[in-house]
Amino acid sequence: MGKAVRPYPADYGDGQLSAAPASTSASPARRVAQAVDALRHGWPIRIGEAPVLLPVETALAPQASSDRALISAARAATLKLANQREAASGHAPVLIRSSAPMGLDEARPIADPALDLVVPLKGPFRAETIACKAEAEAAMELARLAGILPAFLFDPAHAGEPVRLAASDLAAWSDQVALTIATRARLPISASEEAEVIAFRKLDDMREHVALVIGNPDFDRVPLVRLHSECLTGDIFGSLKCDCGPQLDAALARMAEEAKAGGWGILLYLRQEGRGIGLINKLRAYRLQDAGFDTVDANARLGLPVEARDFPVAARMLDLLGVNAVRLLTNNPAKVAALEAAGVTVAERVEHQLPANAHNQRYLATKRDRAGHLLK
Ligand SMILES: Nc1nc2c(ncn2[C@@H]2O[C@H](COP(=O)(O)OP(=O)(O)OP(=O)(O)O)[C@@H](O)[C@H]2O)c(=O)[nH]1
Ligand SMILES: [Zn+2]
Repeated sequence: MGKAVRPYPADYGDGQLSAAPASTSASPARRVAQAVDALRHGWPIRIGEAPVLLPVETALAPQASSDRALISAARAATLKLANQREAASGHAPVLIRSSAPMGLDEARPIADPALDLVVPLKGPFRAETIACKAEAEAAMELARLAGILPAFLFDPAHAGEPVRLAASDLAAWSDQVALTIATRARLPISASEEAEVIAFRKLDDMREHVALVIGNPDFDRVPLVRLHSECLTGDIFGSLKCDCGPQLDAALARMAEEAKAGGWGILLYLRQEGRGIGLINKLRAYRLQDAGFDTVDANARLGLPVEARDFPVAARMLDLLGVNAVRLLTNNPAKVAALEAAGVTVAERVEHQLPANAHNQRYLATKRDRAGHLLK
């Protein structure tokens, strides 16, 4: 299996951002890590030479105000802003201008659909052309990575000192080459006593992905593999709203059977809750589902992608485990395609459908009808 290699050069942290003050010089990946951290804390960011952006959900800046906000096309559409047809998707950025300066308290109902009923009247606003499109798109992606609502006060007064980065830094941060095996240990589990847990780490990303290897690795046999995306509600609490918990248990049970028959299995536990929008935004989506939206529309209405998972990270984990071909347990053809695009041979798709219940029937039907999952 792959060995851990330190991916960073000795001068890690010394990369230059043109025109940035010396105190903010850092490698691109480190700048993204700092920006995600800033948004989570409610601090402003500045991407390239674009104006400062203050995250509406988390900022604690009572004096901050601006007459402009950067929001998602989906939120702009709910504000009845006309020329949003040009926006390719609900999470594309839209710059809106109000007739009067807004503080954070006024901006929050614009950002959060949960406040739509409490504060029905907002505006008037008009949409403006965004001069810094790449930077605005990077800001929406950073908000998703930080797990916050994608909305910013644009160029606000009294925002404080921003964390600086470049839009192009995101590509370096997403590069999975920097992922390494941090440690591994034997872990007997109820499904199989022959299990080993392997933890992965990337310095600029706090999410620690994990692999469970069940049975004895035999590199002459293609392992049964499951890419399981974190679902706190389903995995831990036994939520009936999705099929994650039963799928996790069934995957481990099938791998244990394989192991008994001389084969082996690998479960990748990927820390991409809510298909990559984070726990809090997933729970916001659940609130919208209670109001009648399905799983696809609820994400879209929040201005977040319906699917934002990082499958190259799974390919990199398999690579570090010395595996380049898998028998993949999934009903999701997009997962097969994403893994193959990342260089892994999917020798077989093994169906992984579990019985529905009264609470997840609609969710599963939506996955089948709108997300192309192969479900009966
Ligand atoms: N945003 C959002 N995420 C959800 C919802 N329900 C489950 N999830 C997340 O979806 C992920 C599981 O993905 P699914 O789409 O159910 O299944 P899949 O892994 O793509 O497909 P299979 O391999 O066939 O199971 C987990 O990260 C869950 O947290 C929801 O209603 N909204
Ligand atoms: Zn789930």
